[in-house]
Amino acid sequence: MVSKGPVAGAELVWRVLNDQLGQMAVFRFPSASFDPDTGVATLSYELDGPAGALSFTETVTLPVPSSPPSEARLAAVRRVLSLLHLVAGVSYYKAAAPPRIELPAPVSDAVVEYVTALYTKGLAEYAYRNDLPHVLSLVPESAGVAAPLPAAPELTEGRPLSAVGGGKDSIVSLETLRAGGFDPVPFSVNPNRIIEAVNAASGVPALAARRKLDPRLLELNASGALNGHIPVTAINSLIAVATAVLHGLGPVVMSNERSASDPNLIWNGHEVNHQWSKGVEAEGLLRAALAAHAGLVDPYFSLLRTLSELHIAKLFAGFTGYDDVVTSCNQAFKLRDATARWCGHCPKCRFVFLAMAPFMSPERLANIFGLDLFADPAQIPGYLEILGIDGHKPFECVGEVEESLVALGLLSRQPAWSGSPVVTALVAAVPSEAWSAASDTEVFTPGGPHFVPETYAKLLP
Ligand SMILES: CC(=O)N[C@H]1[C@@H](OP(=O)(O)OP(=O)(O)OC[C@H]2O[C@@H](n3ccc(=O)[nH]c3=O)[C@H](O)[C@@H]2O)O[C@H](CO)[C@@H](O)[C@@H]1O[C@H](C)C(=O)N[C@@H](C)C(=O)N[C@@H](CCC(=O)O)C(=O)O
Ligand SMILES: Nc1ncnc2c1ncn2[C@@H]1O[C@H](COP(=O)(O)OP(=O)(O)OP(=O)(O)O)[C@@H](O)[C@H]1O
Repeated sequence: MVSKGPVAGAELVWRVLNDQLGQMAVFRFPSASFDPDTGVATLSYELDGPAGALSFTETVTLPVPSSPPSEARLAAVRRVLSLLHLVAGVSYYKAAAPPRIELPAPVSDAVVEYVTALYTKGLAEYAYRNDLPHVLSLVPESAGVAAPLPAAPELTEGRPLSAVGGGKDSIVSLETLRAGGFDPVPFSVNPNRIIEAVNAASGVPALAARRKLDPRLLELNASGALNGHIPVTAINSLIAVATAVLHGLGPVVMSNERSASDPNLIWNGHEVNHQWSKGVEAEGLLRAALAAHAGLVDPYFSLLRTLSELHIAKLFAGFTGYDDVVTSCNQAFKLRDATARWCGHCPKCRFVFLAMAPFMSPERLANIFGLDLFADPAQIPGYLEILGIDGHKPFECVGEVEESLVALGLLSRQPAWSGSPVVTALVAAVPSEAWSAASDTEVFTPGGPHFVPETYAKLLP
């Protein structure tokens, strides 16, 4: 009989080694609670199967507002957190990938649609890398259909909450909101020293929430359980929305660019997009779920949705106060063994360096990165991938091939950059027909579907 209580490391290893996780049949959401006095939301999960269950508990601590929320506002916060409960389950589901997911309570069609997309499209990279095709077709079992709530526009009418990830995108949003007189409140989940440095550079007092994963998950990882990429932006987004509603703030403003909606590849007939929960489809489904489940009106949108990564990099170059702190490298955001800032040898570092270079001097960019990637021929193979010449688009938050080609074209015409070893080699490697497919106009013209409200849309070029 498998214990459900605290499990010693050795027994856990035994379980995994005996493939108990491989026998898991269903993933459940036993309970969720929120204590407004402490701000602590407690979210529980369960993997269950013939060889016994494994339970997990995650805690999310929201910043407590100086004055208590109204009953209506607190009820809305609880509704948002019940949606977060479903969404944050991806971290624990992925340890075993059982064929069934049982939702805990009746929810609206919009919530079922969002959660289904999150566990299939949001986990597509995880499924691809672990060869788990059944994940692409998961159908969460609803416990009945709930009617959508009436709209409550008053719940999202305050100052915008600007999500800060420490990278160039969210800095552009924060500064654009400030310049437009929107008086944004910066917000981060588990802010590390990079995010704290960005907030310090902005000079704007920020709000923060804390997430604590169940340590049992890390033990399972260490013992060889299934693991992989998750749609973490969905989790951060819902924590941000809950914080905004709790504090009487306005919409959550994200900084997800146009290319976040584009897939990396097709597998088993399904799109695999590393950034699915940053894409416009995910944004629309989440907005619809928040409207139906909590009555929220325009609670969440990406201000930069119509812009390319290259356009955002060009806008970032106009803000010089963040050079010593901006960091987009994911290696810097690990819970353990994080790098100080830019690792300098991952697809995101390579792409961001390429995207910023056309709008900065080599000296300024080398100061931001701490090194000149274009002086190192070892970077060439990685750049050939980003330029679409080798392999598929990396599983990282990088722009489209067209954007990279346009950036390289700009550099080839700039004396400050054109003579660098990497730029010279890359220009020579790009097939002549590829250049014609790269349109500067297209890359620098805002476009595509978005959810930016009229009052905010005037902020952008
Ligand atoms: C920072 C990072 O890239 N982490 C990914 C990495 O995790 P690793 O094991 O190297 O270290 P930790 O990040 O410390 O995580 C330890 C384990 O904890 C689990 N976990 C962590 C956070 C969470 O929210 N849920 C979790 O289950 C996980 O099992 C970790 O192993 O590799 C992992 C395995 O592939 C990834 O799961 C970690 O991804 C993090 C959740 C993360 O923060 N990733 C972002 C950098 C990320 O992927 N950003 C995307 C956004 C995509 C989206 O649609 O939201 C992007 O930059 O485009
Ligand atoms: N820890 C976090 N807390 C709250 N929001 C976050 C956090 N990390 C990222 N985000 C937000 O999630 C979205 C995607 O994150 P991402 O890392 O791609 O953006 P970024 O760090 O702002 O910029 P860059 O793309 O240059 O890294 C952005 O809107 C970002 O603001």
